[in-house]
Amino acid sequence: MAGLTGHPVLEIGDKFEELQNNIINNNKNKEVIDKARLVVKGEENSNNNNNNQGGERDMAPPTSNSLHRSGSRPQLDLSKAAIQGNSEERDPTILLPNQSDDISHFALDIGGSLIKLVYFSRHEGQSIDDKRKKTVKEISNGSRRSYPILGGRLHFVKFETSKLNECLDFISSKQLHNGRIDSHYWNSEATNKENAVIKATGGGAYKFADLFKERLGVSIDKEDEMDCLVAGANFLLKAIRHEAFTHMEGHKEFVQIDHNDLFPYLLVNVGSGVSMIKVDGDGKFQRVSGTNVGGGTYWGLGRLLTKCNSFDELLELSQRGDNRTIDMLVGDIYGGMDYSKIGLSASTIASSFGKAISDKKELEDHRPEDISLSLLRMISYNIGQISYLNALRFGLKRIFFGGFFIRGHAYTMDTISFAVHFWSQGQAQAMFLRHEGFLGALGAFMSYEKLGLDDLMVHQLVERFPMGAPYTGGKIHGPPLGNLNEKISWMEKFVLKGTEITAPVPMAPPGTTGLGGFEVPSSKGGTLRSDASALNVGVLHLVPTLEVFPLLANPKMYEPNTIDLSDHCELEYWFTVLSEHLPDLVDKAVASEGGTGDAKRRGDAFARAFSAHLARLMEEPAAYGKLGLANLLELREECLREFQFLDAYRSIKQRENEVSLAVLPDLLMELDRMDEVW
Ligand SMILES: Nc1ncnc2c1ncn2[C@@H]1O[C@H](COP(=O)(O)OP(=O)(O)O)[C@@H](O)[C@H]1O
Ligand SMILES: CC(C)(COP(=O)(O)O)[C@@H](O)C(=O)NCCC(=O)O
Repeated sequence: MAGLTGHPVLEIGDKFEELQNNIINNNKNKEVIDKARLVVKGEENSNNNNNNQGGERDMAPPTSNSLHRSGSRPQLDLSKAAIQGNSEERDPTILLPNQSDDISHFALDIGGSLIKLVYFSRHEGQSIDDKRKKTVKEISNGSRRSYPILGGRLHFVKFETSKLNECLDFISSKQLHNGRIDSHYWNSEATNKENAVIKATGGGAYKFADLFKERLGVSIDKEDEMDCLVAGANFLLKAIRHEAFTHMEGHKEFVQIDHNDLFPYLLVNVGSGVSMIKVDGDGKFQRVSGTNVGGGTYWGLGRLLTKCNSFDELLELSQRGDNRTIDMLVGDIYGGMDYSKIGLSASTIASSFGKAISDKKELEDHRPEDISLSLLRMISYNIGQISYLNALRFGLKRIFFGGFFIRGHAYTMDTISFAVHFWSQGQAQAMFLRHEGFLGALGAFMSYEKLGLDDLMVHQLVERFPMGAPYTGGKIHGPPLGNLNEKISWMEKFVLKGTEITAPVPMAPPGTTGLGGFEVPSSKGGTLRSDASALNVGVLHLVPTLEVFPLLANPKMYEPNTIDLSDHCELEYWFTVLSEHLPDLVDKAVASEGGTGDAKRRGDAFARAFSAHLARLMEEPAAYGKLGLANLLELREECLREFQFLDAYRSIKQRENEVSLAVLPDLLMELDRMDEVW
């Protein structure tokens, strides 16, 4: 933290009001605070020029909104980032000494079906006072300067486009458009929204621009959808460890991407419609194809044919479907025989929905389950096949699939993978992205000029799952669970609901019969995890200071998890250990907080939250990405922190320290008495 200590300082917390008064009452003083950018200038009345030298850094007029404004773009400056205070501390504060902007970004991708929102927040649980205290002070060229401390999180949320109002309410409730998360304590009277500009992509950025202005008073800065998709995909593939995975015959395997060997690849975004983009580098791409048979087709046609009320209901129906009742198979045409000469087994689908004609049945004679499955397979297979043909056109071996049609759904991914594998004869590979639907929104988010996010390395982003993640029906949007008490009551409420907590996920592998023939997908429970909780993405914590051990031979490929829980025996073993140890840990955590009634209540809530995570991961070990023992232990710590247990072992440490201190004098005397022997 060079240059951060030992200088006279200007305490923003203490001096803020004083400075403000100076501005209002004594403009001669030339102290100008750019509230939005939190830069203190012209201190000590020494310099009145405007050239960004000496004591004057920036003469932007005071403004009360920290969102992106024309001419004053916020930036996340990660240079010289360091841990504040004791680096031994768990979850230490990150200082961004060169960061002078107060950041509160959010960006939107407003698509034909869904709105995707990505927003940045500072670390929770810091009180306003804490934040004021935690400023970094520096003297440079004789001027004193204070910086706010950043370190924060990226959150991912989605809404149906038809329910745009929910999205607007969410933005309002979190005051994202006022930059409240980060700047309300500086700008409590923030009112000037006139120039506030937010980044958005997707067709809705055009279609709903007026509505945003009307409802939130913000203008939309429109970013190109393809640019954003590519920027989002490149960022994820480079910065997130184990973002991509393959999914074949029910088996999910995470892929570690070599940054030096990422390009070229084919990006297929399966949203309402489908775009296929050949990506050659950062900002270097070409949209080479597309198809209008995409996610919107499945949901739209499926709704008409089955009368389903939601996308999830339709997907859930497919779990119980049997497409052989409606699809015409090769065997139906060839009297039960394979057509082996051209490589088709009897169970290969010769014609999707073909039997709907030959059987001369009416719509009501078909089971909605079978219709849904047949439709899902038809569309997924078609997308896989067209994608491969485009990969072939350009000699691409890797195809990454994004977009919310995928929905982390095993059967959809297996079908796409099968099509790619089958038609390429194993030469091309289909891969999926955990943040599947958020590519565009992330790209828009990163288009705020130079956030510095693209410079982050794999190990500098840590993904964490909040306590609500394992719960079916747990709302991840809506009014935020602001305080601890709300969190605890929320836990208690869900415990009352009992069985709903661990609703099964549709991850059972579909049976395949080789050459293109799919049997009925077997499903463990028939319930699809609710859309709200099934995002399968956590909150990304930006920890820009994390550095890997410098002596590692290949830091980029370093895998800190030495115990891989994709091995089922390891998984069972560690789950048993952690579950059995839980009551003891709760006792210790409660004792560490004085054993009060409040601590007990928090302890119960922690135990419930962590048990729910364990249950969720037992059902689907890869639900939160690649799982190693270190992740599981970190998850447990995160749960403890969520219920404000900062160190469960505190009382033990205290006891041991006291005992050690009691014997220390004797020990020292004993040492003193000893003869020096060299
Ligand atoms: N809750 C949902 N409501 C509607 N569609 C959904 C939902 N979840 C997944 N989908 C699927 O995702 C598709 C939209 O994907 P997305 O990537 O968001 O595209 P778009 O940008 O066109 O909205 C829908 O057409 C549908 O197939
Ligand atoms: C027009 C779109 C880019 C809009 O994106 P979306 O909202 O579907 O994600 C997309 O629907 C698309 O690429 N449709 C396919 C059009 C075609 O190439 O035939």
